Amino acid sequence: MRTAYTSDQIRAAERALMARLPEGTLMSRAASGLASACVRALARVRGLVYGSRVVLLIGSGDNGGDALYAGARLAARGARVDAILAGSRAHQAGLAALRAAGGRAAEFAPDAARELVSAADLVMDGLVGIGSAGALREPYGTLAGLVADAPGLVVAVDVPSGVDASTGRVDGPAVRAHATVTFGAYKIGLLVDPGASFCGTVELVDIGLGPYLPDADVAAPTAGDVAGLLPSPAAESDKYRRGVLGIVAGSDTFTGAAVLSVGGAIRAGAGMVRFASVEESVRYVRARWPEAVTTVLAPGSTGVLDDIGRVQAWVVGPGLGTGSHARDLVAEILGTDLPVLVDADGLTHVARDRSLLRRTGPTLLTPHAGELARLLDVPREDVEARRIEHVRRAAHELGATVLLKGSTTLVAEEDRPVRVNSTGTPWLATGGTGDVLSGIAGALLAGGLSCYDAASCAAYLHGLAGRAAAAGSARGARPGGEAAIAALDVAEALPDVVRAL
Ligand SMILES: NC(=O)C1=CN([C@@H]2O[C@H](COP(=O)(O)OP(=O)(O)OC[C@H]3O[C@@H](n4cnc5c(N)ncnc54)[C@H](OP(=O)(O)O)[C@@H]3O)[C@@H](O)[C@H]2O)[C@@H](O)CC1
Ligand SMILES: Nc1ncnc2c1ncn2[C@@H]1O[C@H](COP(=O)(O)OP(=O)(O)O)[C@@H](O)[C@H]1O
Ligand SMILES: [K+]
Repeated sequence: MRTAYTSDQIRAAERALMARLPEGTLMSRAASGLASACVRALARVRGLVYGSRVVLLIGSGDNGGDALYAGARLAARGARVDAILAGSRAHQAGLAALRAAGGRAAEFAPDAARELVSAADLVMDGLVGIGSAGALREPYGTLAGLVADAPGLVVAVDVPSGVDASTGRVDGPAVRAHATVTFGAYKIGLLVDPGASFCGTVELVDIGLGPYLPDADVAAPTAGDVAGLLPSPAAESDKYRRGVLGIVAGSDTFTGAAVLSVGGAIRAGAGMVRFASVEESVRYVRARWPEAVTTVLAPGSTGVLDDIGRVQAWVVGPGLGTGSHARDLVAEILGTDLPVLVDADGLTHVARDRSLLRRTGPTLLTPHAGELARLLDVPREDVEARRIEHVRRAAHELGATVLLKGSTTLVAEEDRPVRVNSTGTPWLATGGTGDVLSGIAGALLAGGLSCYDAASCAAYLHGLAGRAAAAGSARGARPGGEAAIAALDVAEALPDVVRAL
């Protein structure tokens, strides 16, 4: 599990560690790790450090200090290093170290800064780190703008300036980095969008903070975590013991969502899928997934539970419609004490009548930002700007496990760390991939995982399967070697992804 922390939590840990170490030790560890990362990056793009042009953007705090010391190390290896001093002051010892190593420094001036940045092989962003508050002030905002057009590599020091380290919120201009070298521990804002999308690859430099960190409020499962949680059949398994998933989805108008949800469940390893819907949807599901056992519901009828047979968990909602028949079906399923995943139209019914969620069994809700906004009755933009806050609030207010879909997917449950998933790819932004996700998570629920684990594992596998489908291989693609996918491709890619875990 990769754990992540707020700025305050990091600061408290740093204070405790610093009290035991000679002054300057932590900054020296940070700068050394930062310089090594820059050396590796320059070696990759230029072949050598000697003679490369490095520009340091320096703010008034210790974030600038890290960059100045790292710049001094690069200057000592023959790089041509220029620091742009953008703050009201600069870290004096760091500045002296840079000058002593042959680097240069000058106050910010717009034309000179533009010229330096446009000629740099590498730009180091040491404007602000965890000490940042609010939107970037000038001239930092202008510098972030110049960096957007920089032809060279952009390496953010600790956090891309403009990204709120504790939440991932971005209010105004921010530095868009190819790589972020972060110290001591991951900050939450590096894992959660929109902040995460500004980081590029994130490299963690160990400065010895580990023993001083508190329990994390945010964590990102790794491949090993997911592999350890996934149910796998044993010698004495049969289809019932592996977990039977009931899916109530689709309508006369929306038949595709049902096919996709059932596909996700079958490819994710449900022992059996029992599918109930109106005739039109059943016809499409039967044609595409003969493995599913289907039940036709007469228009307007409920009583699914009497007809369909025993299941260990339910998925209800994809393509179900928003009319009264659909509402009755959602109510009937939520009336059981089994684990229930509610998605798509099912969420509309729950948003209209929250009392549906007063139940004894566990509930997993899987909204995207718009659906969560309706569940909480807040503007969608608020959810998108402060995703962690809203997903936590939803879990608390609705008494359910909540999986918030998006470019990073979050899973929240009361009194547990929010789980973050970033395995996905923008290629997943295509109609129907969410329906596949509902089937995957449903299969894992039926297989015995808790809502929290089923949701986190499903998001992880779904993201990887999206990548594999876009790349045409579970081993990934060469840069630029990806292509558009259809939602069902994601389901089809699942077995390869699980094999490669
Ligand atoms: N502590 C440790 O052990 C270690 C810490 N380390 C490093 O220290 C970093 C934290 O350093 P920090 O505390 O000095 O804060 P930091 O982020 O550099 O800047 C804060 C200053 O910026 C300003 N400012 C604030 N908001 C602004 C805005 N919106 N727009 C513009 N300016 C703004 C404001 O100053 P002002 O200009 O207002 O006087 C404020 O004082 C951390 O990220 C890591 O890199 C490592 O060396 C490892 C060991
Ligand atoms: N930019 C993106 N990067 C990664 N994953 C994404 C991105 N956009 C969407 N996704 C994923 O694709 C899926 C879309 O689901 P959803 O919005 O419910 O679509 P639909 O209703 O069409 O099925 C979610 O799992 C979401 O996390
Ligand atoms: K920074």
